[in-house]
Amino acid sequence: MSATVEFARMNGLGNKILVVDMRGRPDKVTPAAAVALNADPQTEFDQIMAVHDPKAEGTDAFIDILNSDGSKAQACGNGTRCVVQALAAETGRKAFTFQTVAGILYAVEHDDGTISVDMGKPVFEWNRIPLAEEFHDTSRIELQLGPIDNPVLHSPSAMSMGNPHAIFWVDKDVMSYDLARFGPLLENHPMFPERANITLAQVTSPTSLTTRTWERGAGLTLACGSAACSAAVSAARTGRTGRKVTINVASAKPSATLSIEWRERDDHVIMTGPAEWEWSGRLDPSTGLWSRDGTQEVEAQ
Ligand SMILES: N[C@@H](CCC[C@H](N)C(=O)O)C(=O)O
Repeated sequence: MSATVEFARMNGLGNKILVVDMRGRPDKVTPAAAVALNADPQTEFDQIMAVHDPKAEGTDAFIDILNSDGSKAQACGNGTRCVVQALAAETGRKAFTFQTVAGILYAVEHDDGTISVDMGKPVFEWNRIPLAEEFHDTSRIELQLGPIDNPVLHSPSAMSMGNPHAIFWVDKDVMSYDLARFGPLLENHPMFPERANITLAQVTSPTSLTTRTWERGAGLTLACGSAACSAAVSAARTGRTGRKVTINVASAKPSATLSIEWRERDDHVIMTGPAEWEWSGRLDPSTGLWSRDGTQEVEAQ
């Protein structure tokens, strides 16, 4: 078995993704390799999407998702679109079925190059998000940041989109908040026993939202697909918007949008947006040593 595998450096709205081809081999991308790859400015990433041979009948691949701190994630919307684009380019196919630890995902590449992923059903039960405290209604939980009589942020909507999310509703520009400072406090708040992805969301019309996310295990990112889905669902659930919205991901460069529909007929959340290939190379999934296609050198870490 070769020590190295192919990988592609890609992005979904600026969310930095490494798609690693682990098909045909039993090993995994190790947390140590993830941390080493993220330490190098050329390969730093938000998520690794490790594409493995399928484990379940009727699926095309099993996807293992790692955050840049080496921890595992159960869902990654932007990364899933990147995997679709990579496999569509390789096979000429348009539709794929993937398995992750959170379940089965269906995805399709459209003729205009955008990709839709069926992210499954949202989960609202407090112990399945999970939260540390029982809440009958998780659309507005008791949690606040700042002075008790004048909190900076309060009463987020909590849910799971396969992974845990807290959505804080704000009236001001989401970029005006110091998310880099309080993101870590909220991600690791005792309310979230498995930590959480923290999103600021501003409703800009009955059909649009602007979001900015501090990701569990990855920090401030330019975009987060599962957070966009969670913001859309939470906005509809709390009567702020309808079930079909455009998400303007404030920090994405250039500013770009995702379309999210929380389908009435089956409760599934459908996310549609772009994916972009940047460059390809090879890496060692146990150490993170890597080389870029067209060069012979293995980069030192
Ligand atoms: N960027 C992703 C979400 C990544 C997973 C997250 N950090 C977690 O640990 O749950 C997306 O596009 O959904």
